[in-house]
Amino acid sequence: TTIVGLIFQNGVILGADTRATAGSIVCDKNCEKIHYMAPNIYCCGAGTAADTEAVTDMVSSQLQLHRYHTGRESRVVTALTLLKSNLFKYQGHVQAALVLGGVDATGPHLHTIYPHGSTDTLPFATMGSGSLAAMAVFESKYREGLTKEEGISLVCEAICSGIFNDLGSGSNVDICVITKGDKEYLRNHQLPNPRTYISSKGYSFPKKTEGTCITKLFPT
Ligand SMILES: C#CCCCC(=O)N[C@@H](Cc1ccccc1)C(=O)N[C@@H](CC(C)C)B(O)O
Repeated sequence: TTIVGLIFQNGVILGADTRATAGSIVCDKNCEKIHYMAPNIYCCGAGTAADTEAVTDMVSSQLQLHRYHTGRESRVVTALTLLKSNLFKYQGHVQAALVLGGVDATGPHLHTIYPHGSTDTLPFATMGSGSLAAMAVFESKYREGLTKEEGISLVCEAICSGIFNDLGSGSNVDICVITKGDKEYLRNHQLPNPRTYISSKGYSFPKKTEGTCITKLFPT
């Protein structure tokens, strides 16, 4: 997995690839790694798929009950505290590595949460097996005050770095743009690895090549 987040002029942008693996097998070529937490908060997950789904679903439900109780918009710090407490309780056995982002009454926020429950607050962040490839892009190109277009472009470049250089990452780019009072979930924003279909006629070889050995077809 390659998952990223950055703070831009008006808020937060999250990004993720869409590959799920089981050893050297790609078990899902287009899975979703950006999870809904609240109308103004989303969370990218890396690690064990079941764990990232379960922990984000549980906290999302807790946030909804809390919104009913308070009548107010959820805060990113509330999601952060609920997530880290849960992960710490299980001493790293719940293998969820998360990039949490959102915009609330106190402004834009971006955090990382590690399986053991430690957290960081950052202007840009990457997680997963492709995080080094993605961080190389951010360390060389991130700056404060990026426009929405510049932010989306940089997130795409960082995710593509993971997609093309990390075998644990691949397929497509999902993006989520969060600003005050608005969010855009761009599912499959980029499709850099389209499946090219063999023509319906099947393979076609040059005439009179039947039985020809490969070296005559493609002389070195
Ligand atoms: C078997 C099986 C299906 C396991 C699916 C599954 O969790 N794959 C994991 C890798 C992994 C982890 C632990 C045990 C096995 C396989 C995976 O692809 N994680 C990606 C993110 C999730 C959300 C898709 B990424 O971090 O690479």
